[in-house]
Parts: sequence; C-alpha cells; structure tokens
Amino acid sequence: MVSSSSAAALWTAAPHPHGSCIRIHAIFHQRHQRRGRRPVVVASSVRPLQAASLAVATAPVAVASRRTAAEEAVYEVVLRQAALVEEATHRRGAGAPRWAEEDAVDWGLLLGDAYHRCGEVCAEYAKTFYLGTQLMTPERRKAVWAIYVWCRRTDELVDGPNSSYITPKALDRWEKRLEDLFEGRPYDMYDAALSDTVSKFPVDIQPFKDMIEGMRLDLWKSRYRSFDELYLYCYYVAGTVGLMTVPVMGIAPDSKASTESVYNAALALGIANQLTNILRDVGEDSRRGRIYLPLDELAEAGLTEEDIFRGKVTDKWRKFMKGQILRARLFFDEAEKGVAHLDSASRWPVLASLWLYRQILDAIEANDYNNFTKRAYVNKAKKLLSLPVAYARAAVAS
Ligand SMILES: CC(C)=CCC/C(C)=C/CC/C(C)=C/CC/C(C)=C/[C@@H]1[C@@H](COP(=O)(O)OP(=O)(O)O)[C@]1(C)CC/C=C(\C)CC/C=C(\C)CCC=C(C)C
Ligand SMILES: [Mn+2]
Repeated sequence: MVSSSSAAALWTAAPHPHGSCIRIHAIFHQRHQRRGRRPVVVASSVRPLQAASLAVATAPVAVASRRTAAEEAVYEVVLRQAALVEEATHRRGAGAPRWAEEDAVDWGLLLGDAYHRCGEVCAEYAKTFYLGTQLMTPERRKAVWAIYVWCRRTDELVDGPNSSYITPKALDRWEKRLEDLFEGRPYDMYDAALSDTVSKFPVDIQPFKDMIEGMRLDLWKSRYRSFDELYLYCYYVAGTVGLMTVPVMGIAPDSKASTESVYNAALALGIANQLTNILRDVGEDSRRGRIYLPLDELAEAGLTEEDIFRGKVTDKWRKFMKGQILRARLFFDEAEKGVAHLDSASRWPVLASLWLYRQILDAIEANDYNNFTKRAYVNKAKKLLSLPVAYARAAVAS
C-alpha cells in the first residue's frame, strides 16, 4: 500500500506535450498468415505451466496436458508480443528501425523531466527494483521506469485512496488515454514518458489493455471458482508486466532460446509473483471480503469460505497451503530458466526481484502457514543482500 502523498504525486496533472504520431501495429495474425508461417505449436518445454500445475498438490507436473481456455487466451498475447520483437529485430537488421521514421518530434527537456519523475516514483515505491535498474543502459532504465509508473498508477485506480470512486467508465477512460499515448498523444508527463518508450521499443499495447481488464475484474469479482479463472486474473494484473518489460530489457543477442520461450518465462514470473502476493495476503483480502484462492481446490481440501474468514490455521489449511506454495514455486522455476536469456545488464534486477519474491513463500512457511494474521515479509538485510548476490549470479551466467 502507498502513502496518500505518494498517490497524490502520481496523479499530479502536468502539461500536455505535443507528441509525434507514432502508431504501434501489432497485427500478428495478418503477418503470420502473410508470411505463411506454420501455426504455432507450443513445445512442452516452453508451454505455460497453468494446466500442468493444477495437479500440484497430489502429483508431479503433468506437462503433456492440453492448454486450457485461459492459457490459450494468454498465449495469443505472448505470441503477438514475441512477433513484434522479432519484427523489430528484422527491421533493425535491414537498417530501418520502425520508430526512427516517425520519431521526428524532440520533446527535449520536457521528456527528460518526465523520465526523471518516473525514476523518482520508482525510487519511492520500489527501492530495490530501482537500485536494480541502475546497471541497465540509460534508455532501458528510463523505459522500465515509465512502464513501472503506468502499472503503479493503474493499480492505484482500484487500490488507491480514490478507489471508491472508480467505476468501469473511469477504467474505460484510462484505456482511451492509453490508446492515445500509444498514438503519440500523451495526457500528462508520466504518459509522455511511456509514449516515448513505446515509440522506441517494440512494445505491444495488448498487455497494457489486459492489465486494465484485470482492474475491471477487481471492481466486481471477489471469488475464483478454479485455478483456470485465477490464472487469467494473475495474467491480467501481473503476467502482463513480463510481456511489457521484456521488449525493453532485451533478449541476449547470443541467446539460442526462442522468443516465445523467453516471453513464457517472463509471463511465469508475473504469475508467480501474483500467486505469492495472493498467498501472503489471504487474511488481508478476506477482511475485504475477497478470496483469491481457487474455490474448487479449497473444497477438495475440505475447506470452506467460512474457514478462510475464521482464519484458523489447521492441518487441512497447512496441507492446502503446501500445495499452493509448491505451485507458485513451479512458476518461479520456469521463470528462472528464462533469466539467462535476457540481455546481460537486465538479468540482475530480474533475478534479484525473483529471489526476493520467492522468499516470501519461505516466510509463509516460517510463519507456520499463518497468513491470516501474520504478514510474511523479507527483512531489509536479505533485501539488500539479494542485489549483490544476484549480480554475481547474473555475471556468471553471461
Ligand atoms: C525472462 C524473464 C524472467 C523476464 C522477466 C520479466 C519481468 C521483469 C517480469 C516482471 C514481473 C513482475 C515484477 C510482476 C509484477 C507482479 C505484481 C506484484 C503485480 C501487482 C498487481 C496487483 O496486485 P495487488 O493489488 O494484489 O497487490 P498490491 O497490494 O497492490 O501489491 C500489481 C501491483 C500490478 C502493478 C505492477 C507493478 C506496479 C510492478 C510493475 C513492475 C515493473 C514494470 C518492473 C518490472 C521489472 C523488474 C526488473 C522486476
Ligand atoms: Mn494493488
């Protein structure tokens, strides 16, 4: 949660810069058909983990199972984003970056200031992550900050001090504003930074729209019947972040991995983070009338909604939690495999954030699965240590 002064800072209106008219054309399917590529068959090593991990509490991962409807929907976006990146690489090879043709307007000082403010917001809300961005190239660092700020603001709409005023209409307006900034018509300074970022990197608008969709869900949905439903929610609010950021962080030029597999790993990191968030916040969410746990799995474990509201740690609860933690760890494992394929300067912050988040799961165990009244957290010393350790690991991997 954030302080109201920070929230206010995020919402400060700023001058409307006159942007260039840069359009993102993310028409994966058309290109796909035009080039007569094979339909995409997802190899088991790169397919999302969702269906596989349904059986998490009882059996080893059954990777061969078919993709579910939610996975299909999410994977479409992964492919689209991957195709955009491949196209950008292709064009760069041909000596004509897509964005260079139209990027005629120099926003000069205004833009510098906009990015600077994004950095300040990051430093305030996410210190470790901010530190982790310091080794990235300035262009990449600024772009990740701009994406971070847009995500933070979007989350603020439904979780911040003004959340009680937020209606679906307000989210529609936020989405229109997103479309405008992708077309070079930013509304304020933070938007201007993102507008510049999406003109320079091959970022697709869909993950951003999907994050807003996740916030729409939060306005009315407080139960998830199955993991399939929960997976889609996690994709919307967190998996999308992976898809937004990989085009900026870059894939290592010498990586042999397919673009899709790197995106899958990025998606997995977002899902893992959100599942961890959910497991950490069970008590807090239940006090707001929300249960982000798959109801069918709760029932299978012999637990009811009442048990969640009562908040008593029982053996049934411990067993249930062990299964949920195992599933979150599987997603982290999947994500970790992808980190080595990122551009070397970007591995460090990603690895550090992965380790930090994963340690929240250890903390839940250390609290004897009492996530009703005890908040699982990673202490400052561990947080600080994660950066140099991740740095050393990332250096070894390059
Ligand atoms: C190949 C490979 C592994 C690439 C890595 C790709 C990558 C960087 C993935 C990032 C994954 C990530 C950090 C996801 C964020 C997940 C998250 C915690 C989402 C939160 C949603 C709502 O949660 P809730 O309301 O339940 O909880 P709170 O109490 O509000 O916390 C979010 C808050 C959505 C908004 C997300 C952000 C503000 C984070 C955005 C982060 C970035 C743009 C930077 C990511 C970069 C690095 C280096 C970690
Ligand atoms: Mn939130």
